[in-house]
Amino acid sequence: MLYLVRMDVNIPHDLPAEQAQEIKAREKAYSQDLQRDGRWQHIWRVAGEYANYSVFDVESNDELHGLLQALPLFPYMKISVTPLAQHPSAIAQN
Ligand SMILES: O=C(O)C[C@H]1C=CC(=O)O1
Repeated sequence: MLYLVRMDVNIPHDLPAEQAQEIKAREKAYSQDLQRDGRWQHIWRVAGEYANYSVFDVESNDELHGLLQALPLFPYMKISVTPLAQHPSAIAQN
């Protein structure tokens, strides 16, 4: 199942810079592991915003929720999820 996910990141200004860097490093490693195993298929920066659009390919709502909840930046994110279905005019099937 495919999901379009938007993540808006809002790290509090009073979080020590060193701690923020450590969380971002863990986030990057976690994200890249999921990209390598194919479940995090795309990640795009929203131009001009500390936000991304991502596409996940997972088995269920519960699997997606588990992956998102485990993001190191999860406590500092607003996340919106859009389930994707096949478009009848698409020439490529996913
Ligand atoms: O920078 C972001 O958009 C937030 C987050 C999502 C993956 C990652 O490495 O960082």
